[in-house]
Amino acid sequence: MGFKIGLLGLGTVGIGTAKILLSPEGRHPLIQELEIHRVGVRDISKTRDINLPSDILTTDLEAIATDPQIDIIVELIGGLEPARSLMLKAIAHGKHVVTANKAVISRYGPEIFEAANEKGVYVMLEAAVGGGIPVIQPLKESLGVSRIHSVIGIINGTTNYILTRMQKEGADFADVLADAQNLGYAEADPTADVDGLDAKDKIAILASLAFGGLIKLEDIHCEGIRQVTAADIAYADRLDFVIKLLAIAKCDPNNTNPTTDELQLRVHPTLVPKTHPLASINDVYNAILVEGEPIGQVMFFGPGAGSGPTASAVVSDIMSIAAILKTETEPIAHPLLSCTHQHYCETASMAELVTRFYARFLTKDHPGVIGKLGTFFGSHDVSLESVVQTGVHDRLAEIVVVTHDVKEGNFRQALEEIQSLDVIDSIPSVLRVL
Ligand SMILES: NC(=O)C1=CN([C@@H]2O[C@H](COP(=O)(O)OP(=O)(O)OC[C@H]3O[C@@H](n4cnc5c(N)ncnc54)[C@H](OP(=O)(O)O)[C@@H]3O)[C@@H](O)[C@H]2O)C=CC1
Ligand SMILES: N[C@@H](CC=O)C(=O)O
Ligand code: NA
Repeated sequence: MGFKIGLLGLGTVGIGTAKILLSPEGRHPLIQELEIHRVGVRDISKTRDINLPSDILTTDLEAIATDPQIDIIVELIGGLEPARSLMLKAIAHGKHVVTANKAVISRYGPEIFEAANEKGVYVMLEAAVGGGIPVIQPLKESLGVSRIHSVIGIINGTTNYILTRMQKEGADFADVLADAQNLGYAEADPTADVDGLDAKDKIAILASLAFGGLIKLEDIHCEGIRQVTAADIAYADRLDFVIKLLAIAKCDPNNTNPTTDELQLRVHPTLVPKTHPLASINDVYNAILVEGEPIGQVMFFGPGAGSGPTASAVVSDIMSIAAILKTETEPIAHPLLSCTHQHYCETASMAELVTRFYARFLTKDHPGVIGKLGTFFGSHDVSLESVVQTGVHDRLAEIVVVTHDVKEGNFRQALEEIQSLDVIDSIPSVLRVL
């Protein structure tokens, strides 16, 4: 018995998926039982890097989502609508859904999973986070044994590619972004990548799985990489750090029930010590470091975007569903594959966060400026780990400060007072340090 696939979207990931399905040799034997039944696109006349019989292509995506012959709908069109409605329609017609769409799942996950649970079908999303890296399934299965304390990831390939090339070549942000788009890494609208929104969607999904509750996107603090300059990358390098866009979900490891405690949820460019395992993750690669009890640290590493790797995750989900369809006669929710979270996780305010900071100041070149910075920081309980004055440019001194662990609220108050001092010209960058 074969399984019929309705593919929605034949772009970067859709083409990669179709290519795997069309060449099953040497892969898992189940793949031979998967058949592309129909493919939905926006423009049938487009030239594509794949040969499919032209009569299976259509622009009527709803007809695919409701086609009684189709077992599994694979949503690879991206964006919120019509992707969400098509998934819901497919579920209502008793079809399983595989998607790479983190934007829809992070916003409408509760609605979609509730509908799927009611209908006894699966919604699988391995490709939505970490591209080809198996991380969703391990979090649902093997890591479910551990109490997870933190998930820290480099989970946007485009920004990691940009930051790596800025670091290695001193390259210009705009040129590197154009390359990432040409390579098929970036979203249709790359602001989602650059402003951290794609990573925010993904950490919402990872946190929900790791901490066993629903996550509201608005609870996640998010900063992108637009404000990261070549100067900061160079200073970080001198101080033995690299700058990475990190997505972080953490609970207090002393609490044994992370589902009811406050979580830290944040995405921001971060100075990462060069000795940290995440510091060496470069280019389009992603990595997710998971820490828990009793597992300790586990790191998942691999290609976080791109046609083939992402398609590999899509097909692995199709295979998991096909395996269940082959062995189960009744549609019952497999407890390790379905999602049944009910409550929303609580999040801690950023003011309460305890972290180290890096800040770069442009000041008048007067004696005693460093002393003044020390005094204002000190009066807010902010102690300094290092202070470097690197020289004078345009009659302004550049001073870089790294703090010890401090409360973010205290640090921000000190900065506000420092900013109003006569000797301060500007504070061009403030970044957190891992
Ligand atoms: N690219 C990557 O590396 C990764 C992407 N993803 C996710 O995978 C999904 C797909 O991304 P990607 O392949 O890059 O996207 P593309 O833009 O390359 O492809 C989108 C495809 O969907 C079709 N499409 C879009 N909107 C419609 C519509 N309204 N009606 C009919 N067809 C439509 C397009 O048709 P046409 O070709 O005719 O224009 C195209 O074939 C997204 O959710 C993305 O976030 C996840 C991980 C990595
Ligand atoms: N635009 C995303 C694609 C994968 O999710 C990225 O750059 O990581
Ligand atoms: Na993945």
